[in-house]
Amino acid sequence: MFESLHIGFIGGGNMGEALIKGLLSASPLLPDQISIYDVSTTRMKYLEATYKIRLSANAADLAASSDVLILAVKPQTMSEVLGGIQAHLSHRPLVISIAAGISLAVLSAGLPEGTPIVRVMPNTPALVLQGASTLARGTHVTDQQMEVALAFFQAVGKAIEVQEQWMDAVTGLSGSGPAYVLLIIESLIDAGVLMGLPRQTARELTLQTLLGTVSMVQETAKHPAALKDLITSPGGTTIRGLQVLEDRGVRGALMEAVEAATLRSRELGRS
Ligand SMILES: NC(=O)C1=CN([C@@H]2O[C@H](COP(=O)(O)OP(=O)(O)OC[C@H]3O[C@@H](n4cnc5c(N)ncnc54)[C@H](O)[C@@H]3O)[C@@H](O)[C@H]2O)C=CC1
Ligand SMILES: O=C(O)[C@@H]1CCC=N1
Repeated sequence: MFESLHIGFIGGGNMGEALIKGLLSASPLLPDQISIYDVSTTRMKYLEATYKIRLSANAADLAASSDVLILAVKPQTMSEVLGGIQAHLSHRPLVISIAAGISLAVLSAGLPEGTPIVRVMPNTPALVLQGASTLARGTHVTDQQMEVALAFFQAVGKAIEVQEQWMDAVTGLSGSGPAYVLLIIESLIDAGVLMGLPRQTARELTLQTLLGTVSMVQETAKHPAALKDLITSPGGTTIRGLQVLEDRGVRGALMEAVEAATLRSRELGRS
């Protein structure tokens, strides 16, 4: 499916690099099928040296020579990027935007009529082929182009098609989610250290506890609360720990975090 396709990345920052690394390690794409343009020459040199991908002199040349163009710049930079490529898309490449908040309507208003556009919300675990991505399909995208887009993101983890109206909530949950989980991981490791464990031991135990718990939820398909009950003996240790988390409002804080990130995604789409 990827044979002879030329993939262009505009923007090779954290998320662009995660996708490039994931795609090169898990899909049949070869480094010389991927080109990049980034305003930062330091960044371009780093990506060329690390992944042996091609460099483009500017966004317009990259747009003109790509079959699939991935826009991986910040939402605040998107209108400038669209302005720079719109005259170079007469060959109708598939355009994929991963920018938080930027709607298909805004993207199509900035690109030539009839451009096939897919809006995607990936996340950084794509770097290790464990990404979670959702894709929303624009009007002019053919079934075959949608298959290519899905195959791209399935190569680096789970990828599902959703209606565009869910994209801001997805951004708040799985787009930003790795940061919440990392904060929890960091805190648990520090908690182990606070109780006197060597840092490396605390790290290993924390990571295996998270991995094991995720597998348990996936494999048993039981409600998380039912599994939580199995760990919580009457008058035991776990209920004391849970009492503190409930007192401190951790459940509500996580809900508010996802809500705040979702609202910010909507806000970015309006600015
Ligand atoms: N970092 C994350 O976890 C995720 C990010 N996203 C989205 O991905 C996009 C990129 O985010 P990050 O990679 O985190 O940001 P970043 O700041 O790490 O990367 C953006 C890159 O774009 C380059 N750039 C800036 N202006 C440019 C221009 N005019 N032309 C070409 N390159 C330009 C910058 O030099 C930088 O390397 C954003 O829209 C974000 O909403 C989506 C999902 C997750
Ligand atoms: O913080 C951000 O805006 C991006 C979007 C999703 C994850 N990071």
